[in-house]
Amino acid sequence: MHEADFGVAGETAIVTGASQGIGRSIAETLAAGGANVGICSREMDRVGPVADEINDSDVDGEALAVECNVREREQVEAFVEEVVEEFGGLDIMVNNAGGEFVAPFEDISPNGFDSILDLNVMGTVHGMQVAGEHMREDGGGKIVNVASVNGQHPAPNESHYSTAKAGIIQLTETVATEWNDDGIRINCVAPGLIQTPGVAETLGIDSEDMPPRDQVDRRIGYGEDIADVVQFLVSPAAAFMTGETVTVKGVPRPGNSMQHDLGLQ
Ligand SMILES: CCCCCCCCCCC/C=C/C(=O)SCCNC(=O)CCNC(=O)[C@H](O)C(C)(C)COP(=O)(O)OP(=O)(O)OC[C@H]1O[C@@H](n2cnc3c(N)ncnc32)[C@H](O)[C@@H]1OP(=O)(O)O
Ligand SMILES: NC(=O)C1=CN([C@@H]2O[C@H](COP(=O)(O)OP(=O)(O)OC[C@H]3O[C@@H](n4cnc5c(N)ncnc54)[C@H](OP(=O)(O)O)[C@@H]3O)[C@@H](O)[C@H]2O)C=CC1
Repeated sequence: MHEADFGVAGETAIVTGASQGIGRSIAETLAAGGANVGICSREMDRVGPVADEINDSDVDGEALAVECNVREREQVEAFVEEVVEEFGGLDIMVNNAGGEFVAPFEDISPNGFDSILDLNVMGTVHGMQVAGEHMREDGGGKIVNVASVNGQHPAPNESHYSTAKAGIIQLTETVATEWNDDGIRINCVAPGLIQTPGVAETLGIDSEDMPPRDQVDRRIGYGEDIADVVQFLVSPAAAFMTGETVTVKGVPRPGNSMQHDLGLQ
């Protein structure tokens, strides 16, 4: 009888941008599944307590916090190296760090557009290339990139961010075709609207009254909705998946009606 294997116990994972929000949920979920997690953000004061909380809990996985700006290649190299030394290898890389500001296309300066491309696309490129080097030497691994529904469907005032996230989807598909012989599976998750501190700050959406997770017809998701899909993608259960983008957004809505409901257009 076949039993599905969603396990990550004993693996080493890195999650970028894990001081809060989706990245924090992914790190906590993988650690609860028994993986050791290296986590980063731009400020140790913010990411350190997340590692402390994991290490003080009764989950099997351990956490190591490192200050790292994913826009800086040398910092990503040092971060990955530290995690490999601490835990003895690298099996899973989750490129989650990302962000945006909301503005009409005509009001975005070249530097503004570039900052969003740099954070989202180049941050992911650095993570993939640096982790990929270790994974190739060690005979394989799993990479998950965090895109967005904005990389799949148009939405006003998101031109820079949508361009960046569409780029991450293409990057995932393309590199998956190049690295399959190295035993590296690369997939992508495209979240819809998820309740996080970043969304509260950027979009002003802060739902106090979240509907239960077993209700699919929600306007907003939990970080755990994304974390669970990430764990599936890096588990043996997804051994026959690479180059895919899994959208996690609740009930499909025609056009941009979800954004309309949310007052974003
Ligand atoms: C079927 C479809 C249905 C869709 C329905 C679902 C919709 C889902 C939508 C969810 C979208 C969520 C996206 C998220 O990513 S959530 C997480 C968001 N959190 C954050 O983004 C954090 C907050 N943002 C920031 O910290 C910064 O903006 C950022 C990190 C992104 C950039 O930082 P950086 O340090 O690079 O930026 P600078 O301050 O140095 O500025 C650089 C240039 O950018 C210009 N800029 C900055 N802000 C703005 C703005 N608001 N408007 C215009 N321009 C801006 C800034 O002026 C600089 O340019 P110049 O040097 O030329 O002045
Ligand atoms: N929430 C949503 O509705 C959606 C989010 N997404 C994507 O999911 C990912 C996470 O979003 P969310 O949790 O909402 O975001 P938050 O803004 O809540 O959290 C972002 C995290 O990334 C870290 N971070 C930001 N910039 C950098 C950087 N340059 N280097 C390292 N770490 C960084 C932040 O840490 P610190 O500030 O401490 O450095 C923080 O831990 C992003 O890629 C986002 O685009 C996609 C679709 C929808």
